[in-house]
Order: sequence, then structure tokens, then C-alpha cells
Amino acid sequence: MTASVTVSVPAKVNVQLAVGPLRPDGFHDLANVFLAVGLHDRVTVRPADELRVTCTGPDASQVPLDATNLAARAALALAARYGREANVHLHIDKDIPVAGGMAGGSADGAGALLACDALWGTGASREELLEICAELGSDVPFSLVGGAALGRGRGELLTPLDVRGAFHWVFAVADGGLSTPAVYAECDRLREGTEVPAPEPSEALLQALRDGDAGALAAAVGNDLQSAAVSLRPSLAATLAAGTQAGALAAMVSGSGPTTAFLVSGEAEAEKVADALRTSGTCRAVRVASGPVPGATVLARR
Ligand SMILES: C[C@](O)(CO)[C@H](O)COP(=O)(O)OP(=O)(O)OC[C@H]1O[C@@H](n2ccc(N)nc2=O)[C@H](O)[C@@H]1O
Ligand SMILES: Nc1ncnc2c1ncn2[C@@H]1O[C@H](COP(=O)(O)OP(=O)(O)OP(=O)(O)O)[C@@H](O)[C@H]1O
Repeated sequence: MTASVTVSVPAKVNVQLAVGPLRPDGFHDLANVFLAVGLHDRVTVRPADELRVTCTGPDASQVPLDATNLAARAALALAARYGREANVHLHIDKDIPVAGGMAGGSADGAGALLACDALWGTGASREELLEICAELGSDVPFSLVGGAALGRGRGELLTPLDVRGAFHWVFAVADGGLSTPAVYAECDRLREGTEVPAPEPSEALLQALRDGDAGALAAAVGNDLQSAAVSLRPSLAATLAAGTQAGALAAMVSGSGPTTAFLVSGEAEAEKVADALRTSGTCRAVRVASGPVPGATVLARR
């Protein structure tokens, strides 16, 4: 019998986030180009008397440990589908910034789903797992799949993308989080009275990914939520400026923020930009990571 399963799941950065008009269901259609980057949470699941969640890591105190935790919701969703109890202890070893626009909660949801599937021997198909992921949240399917992908619909309909080599990033973690619904609502407010076009992926950006061309990618990146995130958190403008001044090829808000992402040309440049951001006094912490990296992966089965 399997006593525990540990899954590793990456964070994401959105290299393009084109946001369409508000839909009647409260979501927005997207052209969402995801890249999985090498910052990981680890989710370990083991049998228990009842569903329980624990979390360790620098941001652990900000993570809910009740049934709203996406890892708990994933375990409950899989258990319900297979007519069993979700009596497991889920432990999250958290390295992805919380409420930072890097899909940390989504990563834990995808990780818990894969871990429970392995622990219980459910044998759910990839399609079934992706269906459950989409029910849990718009970013969760990508956390399962990883690599690079174009997300359409609300971001859950994924097409894998070809990427040559790796892109290097520096992430500046801000104090406190931003609520994703609040950032989308601010985006709607800022665009009120304007005609919002249907979101389309940038051909130049997809080509830059295929070519592994960081300079071309830098010229093509874009995030329609950036002005909304900066409007809600004006101090992000100083962080973006500090990274640009330090030589980043591109500076952008990661997803709904408030983490900011800086594309750089290589590892040496990443260290230079990271040092400048650390001493700039404009952020709480700085992380360096590259991508694409694989999605949720079983690390250990005991
Ligand atoms: C900003 C991104 O991280 C970019 O990848 C995602 O779009 C957010 O994905 P997520 O955190 O998984 O979001 P969900 O849990 O699905 O939705 C939370 C809330 O965000 C808003 N939301 C989310 C996705 C989307 N395409 N349109 C939206 O308007 C809605 O208000 C929704 O109620
Ligand atoms: N396992 C989890 N880890 C972190 N936050 C979680 C988790 N489960 C639920 N949450 C809740 O979700 C909120 C958003 O956290 P999360 O780290 O997923 O944000 P995010 O990275 O901005 O997400 P996204 O990029 O998908 O919009 C948190 O404030 C927290 O209340």
C-alpha cells in the first residue's frame, strides 16, 4: 500500500495576457500565454482519519488551511467523482509567493489532484484530471500541464506551445497580495466606455518563443491587467522602473500581480538585476527562475 505521494508543481508567469470584455458569467475571455518557471511548491498526501491541510514555508501564515484551500478542494473533487472519502493529510511545502499572480494556489490544487490520484490508484485519465482542474480555477489546468501553453476561454482551454531553450527571469515579490477578482474589476473600470477587442495571441510573441529569442520576446510581451494592478498598487511603478534601470529586457506585472517579472538575457544578467532590485527598497524579496519547466510531477511514492 502507498503511504505517501509527493508532487512538485511550478509557478507561472504570463508572457502575454490579453483580456477581452467581461462575460455574462463574470469571467473574461483571454489570450493567455503561460510559461511555467522553476519556483515550486511540493504537495505531499498521506492517508488520515479526516481531511487536513498543513503548510510550511516563508508565506505559510497567509495560506488558508480550511476547505477553501485549493489543495483540499482538489482532493474533495476527485473523491466525489470516485465515490470515496477524502480522508487525507495534505502537506504543502510552499515556495511560490502567495497571492502574487504566480498561480501558487492553483499549483497546490493541481499538485494535490495528481498526488491523490496516485495515492488512491484512481487511474483518472488526463482529460478527467484537466476537467477537474478547470472546475477548480482558470489557472489550475496549466499548473498540471506546465511547459508553455496558450490558454483560451477563461484560460482553461490549453494548446501546448513550442519553446526553444529557456528564458531567464527575475521576480520581485511585493508586500501583501492582490485579489485576482479585484484586479479584473479594476481593469473593467479603467476600460469603461471603450471598445474592447476580442483577445488574440501575438504572432511575434509566439515566434519569439519558438526561436528562443529573448530580445524579440521582450518586445512582444504584454499584460492587459498591468495598469489595473498598478492602479490598485501604485508602488509597483517604482519596482518596474528599478528593474528596467538595472538592465532587464522587459519589465511587467506577473498575471494579476503584485509580483513583478523581469525578463533578462541570461543567468549573469539575472543576478545583476536581482541585486539591483534587492537594494532598491521597492520589493520584499527577489527570486530568480527560468522556464519552461514541466508541470505537476510525482517526485516520490512511499
Ligand atoms: C490572472 C490569471 O492568473 C492569469 O493567468 C488568471 O486569469 C486568474 O486565474 P485564477 O486565479 O485561476 O482565477 P479563477 O479562480 O478562475 O477566478 C477568480 C476570479 O478572477 C476573475 N477572472 C478569472 C479568470 C478570467 N479569465 N476572467 C476573470 O474575470 C473572475 O472575477 C473570477 O471570479
Ligand atoms: N494552496 C493555496 N495556496 C495559497 N493560497 C491559497 C491556497 N488555496 C487557497 N488560497 C487562497 O487564494 C488566494 C490567492 O492565492 P494564490 O497564491 O493562488 O494567488 P495568485 O498567485 O495571485 O493566483 P493567480 O496567479 O492564479 O491569480 C490566497 O489569498 C488564499 O486566500
